[in-house]
Amino acid sequence: MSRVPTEQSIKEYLQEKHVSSLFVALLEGICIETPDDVPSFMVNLLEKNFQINRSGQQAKSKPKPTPIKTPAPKKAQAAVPKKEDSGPFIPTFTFGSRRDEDEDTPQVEEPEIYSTNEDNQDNQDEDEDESPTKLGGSGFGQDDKANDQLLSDTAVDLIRRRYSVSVPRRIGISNESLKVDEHVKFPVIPKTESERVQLTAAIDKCSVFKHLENEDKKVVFDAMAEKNVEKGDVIIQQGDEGDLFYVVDSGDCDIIINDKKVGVYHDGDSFGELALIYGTPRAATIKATTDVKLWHIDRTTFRTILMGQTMNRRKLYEDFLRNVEILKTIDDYERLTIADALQAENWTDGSAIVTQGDAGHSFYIIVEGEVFVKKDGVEVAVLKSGDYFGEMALMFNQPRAATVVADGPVKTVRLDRRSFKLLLGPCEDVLKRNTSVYNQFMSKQI
Ligand SMILES: Nc1ncnc2c1ncn2[C@@H]1O[C@@H]2COP(=O)(O)O[C@H]2[C@H]1O
Repeated sequence: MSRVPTEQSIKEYLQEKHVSSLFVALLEGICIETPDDVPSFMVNLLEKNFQINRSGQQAKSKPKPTPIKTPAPKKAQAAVPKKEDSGPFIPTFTFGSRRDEDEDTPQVEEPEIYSTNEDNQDNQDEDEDESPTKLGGSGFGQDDKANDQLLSDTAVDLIRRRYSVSVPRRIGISNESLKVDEHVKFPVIPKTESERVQLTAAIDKCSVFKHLENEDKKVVFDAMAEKNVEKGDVIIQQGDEGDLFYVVDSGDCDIIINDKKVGVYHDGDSFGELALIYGTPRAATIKATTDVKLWHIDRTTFRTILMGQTMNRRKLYEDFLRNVEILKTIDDYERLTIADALQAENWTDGSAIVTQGDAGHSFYIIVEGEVFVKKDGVEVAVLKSGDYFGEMALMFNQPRAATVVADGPVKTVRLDRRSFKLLLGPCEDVLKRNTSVYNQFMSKQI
């Protein structure tokens, strides 16, 4: 005869099996993906977790709530070499929500990630009418209604406070608990009016802050402290322990790995996140090559406010970006920083994403769906997942050379002009080569 479980034994069992983590992952995934078929979505998510456990990779480890809907890769997944699990750039985390903002292109209304503009409208309408009676349309009983209400409140709260939940520790992530103590005090560094103006401008330039909610932005703003360094100063030394995350306000720095310069940072760039996320020694040396003005953020604020969204975005786009042909030449780290800057958008059938003759502000990569390209009213190309467009206007400072129209529902991610220039610099040759192929093709057509 089985024994009746006691409250204590149930608690222990649930803890041991990490059941609440699984529910949190399910709930987060559902809220962000808003799948039509919720049960199948849940089954998929659970199956993924079971696979991980069955493969033995994470034997005895806590369940890994894997993001579910990774954008469709252009080529077969198997063709892409998988990264080592132990490396420092493995983003393993659950979803979080955010609202995209991009002041550079105010003409485009930014939806939340992966929800259509129409969906947004629908959601808003629902939000405005929170009457519990609205929840009863599916024939559930009173308790179910109450549970649904409770669940949706919990979900909303969960999403709002994204990382205030305790998240299971996983390989590669620092042991430090991510649970936010309600009483945690974020630093408030006093700032003069002119510092506030400068910091606001610096934050506006930096892609990692673009996706923050206003209240989170404020916490980060208050916690940021100014630091000025002189030309030649080492800001971060490879191999050191790290406690601060930096944003470049003005000036230039070299990125040096094993005595070799691998890149540069300018205004609006940020660095130093890896040591804070993974608890690893600093992966690179960052050295000022001019006088540099920086803002830095302490570990607690970074981990509480910025880490989750950074890892989520990197995870969300990791596989997709690795399969985008144009990005094949850049290294893993550069690809991840592109994820930081991507803005997700959804388009309904027939929307003109860019219009011939308009000024160009953004570069686009198609995540899902197809678009057709029309020049002077004539269809000249069809592009699909993993293909890109919008680079010519940015590279050559010219008006849009063609109109790109969604053929059915389309999901894109875009980079604004600044991020495009900074992050796709290494791909510029390939982009130019492709453009000249395109031009040759066009000249033959006309
Ligand atoms: N190729 C790279 N590999 C690792 N870190 C890099 C690279 N390029 C820039 N960095 C940044 O250099 C920082 C050094 O400190 P962290 O290791 O904390 O975080 C690192 C990244 O922010």
